Amino acid sequence: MIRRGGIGLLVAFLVLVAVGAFSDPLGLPSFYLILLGSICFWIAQATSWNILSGYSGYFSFGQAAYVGVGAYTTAVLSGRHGVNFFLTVPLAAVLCGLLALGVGAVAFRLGSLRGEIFALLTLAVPFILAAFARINQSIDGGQGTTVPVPEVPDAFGSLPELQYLLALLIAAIAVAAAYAIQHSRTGSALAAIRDAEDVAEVLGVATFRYKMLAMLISGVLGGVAGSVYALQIGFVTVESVFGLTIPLFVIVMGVLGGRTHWLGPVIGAVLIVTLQDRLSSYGLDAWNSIILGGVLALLVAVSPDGLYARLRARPLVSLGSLVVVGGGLAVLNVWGEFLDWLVVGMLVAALLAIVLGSRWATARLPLGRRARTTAEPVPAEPAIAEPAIADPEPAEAEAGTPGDEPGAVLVECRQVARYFGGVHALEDVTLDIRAGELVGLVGPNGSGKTTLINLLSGAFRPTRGVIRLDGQDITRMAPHKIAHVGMARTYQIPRPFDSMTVRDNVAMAIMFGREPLPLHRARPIAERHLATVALDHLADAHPADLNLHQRQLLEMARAIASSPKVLLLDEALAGLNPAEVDNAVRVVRRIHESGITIVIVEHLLRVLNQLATRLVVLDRGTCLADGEPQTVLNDPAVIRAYLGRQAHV
Ligand SMILES: Nc1ncnc2c1ncn2[C@@H]1O[C@H](COP(=O)(O)OP(=O)(O)OP(=O)(O)O)[C@@H](O)[C@H]1O
Repeated sequence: MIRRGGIGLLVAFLVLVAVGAFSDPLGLPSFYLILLGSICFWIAQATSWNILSGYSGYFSFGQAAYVGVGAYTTAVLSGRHGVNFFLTVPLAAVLCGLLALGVGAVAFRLGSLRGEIFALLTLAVPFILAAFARINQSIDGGQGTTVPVPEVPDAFGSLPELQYLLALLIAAIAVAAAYAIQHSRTGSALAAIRDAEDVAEVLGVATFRYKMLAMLISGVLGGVAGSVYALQIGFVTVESVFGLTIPLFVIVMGVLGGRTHWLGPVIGAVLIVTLQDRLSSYGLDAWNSIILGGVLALLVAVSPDGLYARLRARPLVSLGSLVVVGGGLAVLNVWGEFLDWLVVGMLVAALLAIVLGSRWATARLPLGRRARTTAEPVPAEPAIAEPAIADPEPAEAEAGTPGDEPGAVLVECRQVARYFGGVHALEDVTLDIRAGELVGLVGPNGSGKTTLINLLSGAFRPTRGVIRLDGQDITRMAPHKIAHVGMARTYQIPRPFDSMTVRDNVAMAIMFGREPLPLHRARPIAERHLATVALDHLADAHPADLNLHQRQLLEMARAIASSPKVLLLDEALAGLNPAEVDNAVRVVRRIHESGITIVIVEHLLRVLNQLATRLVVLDRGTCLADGEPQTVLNDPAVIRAYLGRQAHV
């Protein structure tokens, strides 16, 4: 199915091709083609940056590396070795792809770098490459290289036309790629990585693979655009392609326009390049950075989600103000020319959309359709809908694993130990969990319960020992593979994907679970899982709109949606009031009855008395007791070590 955005993209591309192809008959000054070519270059670069940094949240300062390698590949090969320009473009793509994979392998495999450390690593790459270009005479020794004018094919008419159409083509490819990724499984994976990477991995997302894919696409697009840029500027120097301007501009454009949508960098690039051009035309180059920085600071402060979200929430107001202000200035013709009117119109439209979308305005003005902000309450039924726990329907992605023989060993821990430096969090834990059990895992604070959950789900690896799930050795398996074998978990402090709706949080688990489905098929099944935990009435809400109990229930719905054999619940009832605890107990029991084996870490003994078929007590990292709940609770060793008088509840 072709979406509206895709059709709009195609129409815009064809119109812009026509503008280039008929620029002479249209009498379009060549200045406009150059400006459009520049906008296209920045759209391609900002979009390339956004596919990695916006979609996955890995903030890169290294975009100049791709621009530089792409531009120098073309400049050196065509300028010094006479290689046809059109052959240098794919070579630039290959080199930049390899560079991106190399940086990705170092960052993601060797170091698992994130945040500012990842940003610093990416910042170092263009510095190294720039220094290499300066000292290496076979590149240009820092002197700069002229890019010869290639033979312009007849169809293109003139060089400016060729430059513009090439820049347009790479911008269109970049935007189409960003569009396709955003609407694909890869886009969902990258969004989950951005929101909570380790949770995504535990849900079955092969995070390393998706990050490398984003790196590769970003690098190839950046390199090809750099190669075309070399032809645009005609003379490539280290400063012009490896400088800090490139990463700063793409970041400004991406953040300003909006990082989570394919259109964000396009909006940012159009606004910034035209604004910059106008400032230059009025001799305000010196003010360029000050004004751009000021506009960015203001817009980011009042609209951190970027302009796209605000414009989309107010399409008519935005378009109307652009037409009225821009058109009004044109009709009055008291000042400036077309581009001035356009820029003023765009700025007014942007500011209006931001002001109208602000909390202040939405609270005070009767504005009709409002932008959704996380501060707005979602109309919600009471959190505890007592009898509303729906029957889990057998579906394509089943909630249980009825095929597992009741009583068969599902999880085997053999002499498992985990040390953190000198802290022996777990020591020689040997444990079997059988299909159909609901095992309560208890013990004093620091006894190793969460560590055991982390080992079973693959978040940590044991220092020693073996763990098997359904007969498969998962001791050193990646968490997403363990999820595919059949392990799911929840977190003591809920860790939802904040940018997704409640429904899509659950759908993610189905998309990347044991029986993967595309998003449109996962969504209806997600709603059934939400009904299982009585949260279906909040399917369209965002996690920020939920209370703690609802967020805990969302964790459970998401975990069962991955069709696990074993569900690990880490203090899923912590912080709840008594009524909420009772509701959560019913939900857990319901999940258990659907055929899922459960291990629950819990401090509330009355809950475990109601729920557990068996209790395992940890004390200082070792297994102190294991058996039927009443027997364990009355074990003198357990009472001494942990339970005290409470054991007699
Ligand atoms: N990532 C870590 N780095 C260092 N030490 C850790 C780490 N995780 C756990 N520990 C230590 O391992 C021991 C067991 O911690 P763990 O969180 O597993 O206990 P717990 O039984 O879950 O406690 P609680 O009931 O308070 O959650 C503690 O001494 C803790 O400080």
